[in-house]
Amino acid sequence: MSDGPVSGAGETGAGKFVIVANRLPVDWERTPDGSGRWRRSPGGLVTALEPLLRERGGAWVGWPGTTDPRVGEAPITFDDGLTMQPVRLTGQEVADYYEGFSNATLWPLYHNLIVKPEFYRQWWNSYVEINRRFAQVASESAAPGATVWVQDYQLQLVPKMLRMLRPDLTIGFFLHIPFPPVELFMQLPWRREVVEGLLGADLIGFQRPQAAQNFLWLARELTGQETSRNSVGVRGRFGVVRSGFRSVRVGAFPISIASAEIDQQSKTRAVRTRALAIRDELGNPDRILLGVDRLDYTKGIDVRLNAIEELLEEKRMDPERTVFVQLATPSRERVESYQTLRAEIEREVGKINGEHGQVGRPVVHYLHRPVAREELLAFYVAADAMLVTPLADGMNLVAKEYIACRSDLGGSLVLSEFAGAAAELRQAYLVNPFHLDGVKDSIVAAMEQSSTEGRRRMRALRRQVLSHDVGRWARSFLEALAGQIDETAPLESEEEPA
Ligand SMILES: O=P(O)(O)OC[C@H]1O[C@H](O[C@H]2O[C@H](CO)[C@@H](O)[C@H](O)[C@H]2O)[C@H](O)[C@@H](O)[C@@H]1O
Ligand SMILES: Nc1ccn([C@@H]2O[C@H](COP(=O)(O)OP(=O)(O)O)[C@@H](O)[C@H]2O)c(=O)n1
Repeated sequence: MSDGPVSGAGETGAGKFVIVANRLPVDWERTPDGSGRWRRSPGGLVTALEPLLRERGGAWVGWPGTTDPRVGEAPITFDDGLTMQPVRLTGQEVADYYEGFSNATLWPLYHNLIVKPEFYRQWWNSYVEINRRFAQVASESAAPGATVWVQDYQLQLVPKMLRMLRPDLTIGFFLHIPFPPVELFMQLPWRREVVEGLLGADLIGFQRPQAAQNFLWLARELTGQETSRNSVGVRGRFGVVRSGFRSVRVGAFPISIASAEIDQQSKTRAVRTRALAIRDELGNPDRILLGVDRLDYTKGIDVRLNAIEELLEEKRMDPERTVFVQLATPSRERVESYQTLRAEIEREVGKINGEHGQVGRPVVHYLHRPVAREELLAFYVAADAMLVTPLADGMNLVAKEYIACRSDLGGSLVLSEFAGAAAELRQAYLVNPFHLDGVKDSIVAAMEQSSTEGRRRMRALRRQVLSHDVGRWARSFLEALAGQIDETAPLESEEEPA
């Protein structure tokens, strides 16, 4: 537990606005003298929330992503005044709470059982314990009457635990991943505890309205509370659950990226020059196809590899003129299903190159490592078609980043209907990743589109992405949380009889 000030309203930390997330947006960087220091890791969420955190004198509570014993519990303060409050986890806790319950139980359960979720009491107990620790640290970091915004599936019990510690707080919760259909969620042995945990919040946000609907049904069935039954809208028409004397609102707030910033960065000389160099290094092919993902079984990397393999076999794709680059960031590498996936992907890459590549000219270029931000943007600028084919995905920011980088109106986006982003990016080539022939046809269409058609689509996509950035996402959630948007549906019993 933290050595910080004792909890209890009035004696607590100074933050009027506190973010609580599994990870702190920092990386531990080794320094030449053998010690280390913190470096801020860039990312849409931190970009959007930084100004608010500074303005309101806030803190970010999270796990620093390392079990290095030299990393203590003291707050990390950056020059610009941003404070990060680390929550320490031991190796065993990482195994049980993060790799176990979060990423081998909840992650597959919430992503439609692409792999089988595993249910272990020990993992659940650890999840409860770590959620309690996060709630405790958050309560110590929040000023009286503060707003606390809890992020994502790793911390679903925190809203209730925090409310019990600090009834004076306004608490929001946002789920970044899909919320499953009710018949899948009902498999969870601890389903009621999770729903009750979330109901500790004043506002629960999801990426899509359907997820909010699923939650309302579950709240009704599992806790017996009254709920609204009207359909939930986007950034409005909220649902409501009566939880004791409180009303909990439920809404859809699709997340986005720092669009203008990425647009600007992608126009710099450095990025443009690097994009040309990438094309050159790839042998100046006619078509560069690109995939960018964490190496995760939800992302459908296998789908696009299978599609490319069949297109090559059917001679609908010319291996002399086309390359596919897959940038795959290592992710959750100690979880077995991720190890299995990696072996499968790497076998498939080898098979395609073995059968269709030439010496010095592979068809698939596969990198399994993190890629620097500027380099990533250069890949987006260079790619003629971006392949985003998840089987299930809360949003998929990669699709939006690609669009933000295409101020030249070039390029094309093949996008799975099962990414949250598909609800907004209607001018992409939308595909069902379970229908391989459809994916293949769309890849061909995206590669062969006329420049007029491509420009028409990209212009519309950019209008959407540039006008709906992550700042707007954060503002719309926080305004709703503060009660500034009051569009709550009536409870069932309050509705006019038909
Ligand atoms: O922290 P990790 O275990 O390394 O995982 C990285 C993050 O993955 C998930 O991202 C989700 O959030 C994105 C932004 O809302 C969304 O676009 C995407 O579809 C989701 O998969 C996860 O939800 C985060 O908590 C992880 O930090
Ligand atoms: N090789 C890679 C792959 C992804 N990323 C970033 O990781 C983020 C992935 O977000 P996402 O919403 O598409 O998917 P998740 O990984 O959050 O599930 C994007 O901001 C990418 O730019 C990266 O920096 N390097």
